[in-house]
Amino acid sequence: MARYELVKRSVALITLTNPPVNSLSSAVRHGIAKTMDRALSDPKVTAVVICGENGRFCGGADIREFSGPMRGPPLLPLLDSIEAGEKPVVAAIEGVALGGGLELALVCHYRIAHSKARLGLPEVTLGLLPAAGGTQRLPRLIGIPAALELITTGRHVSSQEALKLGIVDQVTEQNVCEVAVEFALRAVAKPLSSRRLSALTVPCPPDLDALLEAVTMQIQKKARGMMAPLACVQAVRAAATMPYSQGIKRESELMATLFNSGQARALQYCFFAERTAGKWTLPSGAQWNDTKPREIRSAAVIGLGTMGRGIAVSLARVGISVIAVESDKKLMETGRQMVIGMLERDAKRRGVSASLNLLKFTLSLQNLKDVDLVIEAVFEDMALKKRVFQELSKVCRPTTLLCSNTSGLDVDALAGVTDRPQLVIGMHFFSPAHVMKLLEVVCGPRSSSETIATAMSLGKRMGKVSVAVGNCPGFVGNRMLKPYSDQATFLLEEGATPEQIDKVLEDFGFAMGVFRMSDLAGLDVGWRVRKESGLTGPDVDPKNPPRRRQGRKYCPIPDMVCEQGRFGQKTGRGWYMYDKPGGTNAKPDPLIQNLLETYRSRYGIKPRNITDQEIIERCLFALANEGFRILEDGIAARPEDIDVIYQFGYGFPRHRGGPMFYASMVGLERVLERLEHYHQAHPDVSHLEPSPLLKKLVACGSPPIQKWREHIKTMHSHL
Ligand SMILES: CCCCCC/C=C/CC(=O)SCCNC(=O)CCNC(=O)[C@H](O)C(C)(C)COP(=O)(O)OP(=O)(O)OC[C@H]1O[C@@H](n2cnc3c(N)ncnc32)[C@H](O)[C@@H]1OP(=O)(O)O
Repeated sequence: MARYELVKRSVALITLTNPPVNSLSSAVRHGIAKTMDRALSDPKVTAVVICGENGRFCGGADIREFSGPMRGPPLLPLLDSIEAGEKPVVAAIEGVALGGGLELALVCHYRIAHSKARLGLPEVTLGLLPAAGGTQRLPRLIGIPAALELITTGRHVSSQEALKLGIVDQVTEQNVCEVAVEFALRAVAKPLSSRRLSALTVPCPPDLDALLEAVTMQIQKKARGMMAPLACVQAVRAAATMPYSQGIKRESELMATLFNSGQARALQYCFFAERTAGKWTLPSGAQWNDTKPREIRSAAVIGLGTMGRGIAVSLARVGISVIAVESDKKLMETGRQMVIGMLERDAKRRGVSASLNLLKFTLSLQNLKDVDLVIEAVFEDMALKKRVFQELSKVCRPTTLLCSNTSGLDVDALAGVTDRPQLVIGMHFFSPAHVMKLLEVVCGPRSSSETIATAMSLGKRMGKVSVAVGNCPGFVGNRMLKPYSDQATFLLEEGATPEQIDKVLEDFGFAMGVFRMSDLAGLDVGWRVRKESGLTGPDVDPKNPPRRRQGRKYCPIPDMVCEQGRFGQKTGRGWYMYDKPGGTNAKPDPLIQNLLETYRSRYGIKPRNITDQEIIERCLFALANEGFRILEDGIAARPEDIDVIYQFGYGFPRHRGGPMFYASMVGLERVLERLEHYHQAHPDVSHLEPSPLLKKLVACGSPPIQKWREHIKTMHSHL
């Protein structure tokens, strides 16, 4: 786990060997301790170089070990002993030096980085802080303001930025180990005391309190409810105000609190969930690592509305040539201006030139003959989409993949009108598509494994977190949204207000409460879908009992809001009022209060006081309950996929893990008991009825989330 060689007769070269990222597992720590002892005690050795195998210095502590008992030598004393040694130690940083990896580099007396290396202390993103001296050494090296920024955000820096900040001593484009060995030989006779960071005094800014206060406020705004960034501020404060030995004690105390917190567990779960999500498998046995994706060089996007524009930008900025199609000249010109503007702004932000030459605009599908892939992003109307797919089937060469950006319609029905159902798949982007990181890849029963692999790989190329899901109304994300938002509107009937519900959900950590999110998305979209499915509008039988549709409880309040022309932010009025159409500053609207009061009195509903706990339980347990049904139905392969979808597509707080992880943290037994309780109170609300899988898991003793799959029958897998 750490290889030892003597090079140039007097330099001990220690290579960390723990693929893929040379994480500091107990065996690696043991290896470092052993090889360092050997180097320090061998009189032939005058200097040491530490590097990592396979072009990666070190990705930090082995995160998988955090869930088990601590084994092997603890990192902190090991690192302290390297720094205290009497022979110069040089870190040769290639690839990454992250977390414990950078802390290891910080105890080396010198640091040489390859020009392509990235460095950082990302522990905060895992709900932790750099607890092997990182919060004490980095401020001593680069000063409080810069260290505070890096430690509280977990941002990775390039080696060039690291050089500017003073984190590394030299950046090279050559073989970093060879450069480090030469550097080490030159360092042999030099004194080491000024190179031991723990012995330095911290350059303390005069306005320390004001700085810490400003950073704390920024964190409270941006990372609402998260413990780790605030603990990082406290640890850096300790570096500024205490001697090293006391600062280290404070760092360890803060780490102990974080380490055992649910937030750290959730964030570490998210780290692995995100990496698991790309690993799809089909019941046929085909899977992510044995199916080659097709290469995509050219694509077409049909429809230049908000979604189509974002998709076109996402494709062009990764070098794919795009033909964008609109149905009339005016719409095409508006779309052209918007796409060009978005690409130019994006390129400016990234410091690259905008790839405008990759874009073409047309009014005719006939121009799509030769593209590798088409993404249809027209209005959410099945008849219209079918017409487009029929036409594409005639126009495009037989090998062109046909994808739909539908947010919930039947992908197989679209496949059915083409001559190539195996090449049809859903690519459900989230708005705005060039910003949002989620992509649901919707696999129809006839989508081939090559088609799935190509859509997944294209998503990755566009920088998306892609999750393969099965084909059912709403797929995973929007299917689960229904019970969640239904509960919110039922709570309005019973006495809550939009702002009360939103506040509870935002305090829980959601980026936006359900009503603010609907105002942003536009209320008319859901209204049209409800009209089309006969839930509201002129087609509803007048004899239909009020507040019941299609045999279920129904809340018409969202329809009443739309009937008043209130479609959300774009009309300046929705669940809230805004300063102007397009405004974003949501204020409670007395007209909505009136509407709710009138509604309740019309139906004889006596408003009651609704607690925050009831809001959380009814909205979030209904959400997770639908997630259990989705797992049962084989629409998602594992709970991690659902959680990734909710974090990246719906603003679910990452430090809570996602709806399924949250349910597991609350305790499945408790979730079941509360759902039973609410279902008893609302027997006509079917999504409050506990799902069979939830009951089964509880009956099996509530296994940990990683084991749920063993209890799910894959017989009905839609993947
Ligand atoms: C009381 C305890 C005291 C402890 C004191 C010391 C504390 C130290 C804290 C830490 O060091 S926490 C860890 C900090 N490091 C990180 O957060 C880095 C995490 N990794 C990454 O960001 C990326 O993996 C990467 C290193 C930038 C590489 O990215 P790339 O896209 O190339 O590959 P991935 O697909 O992300 O990863 C490949 C593979 O490796 C697994 N992995 C990566 N890092 C770790 C790690 N630190 N520990 C364990 N496993 C890691 C990753 O899960 C992938 O494997 P999989 O099987 O495909 O999931």
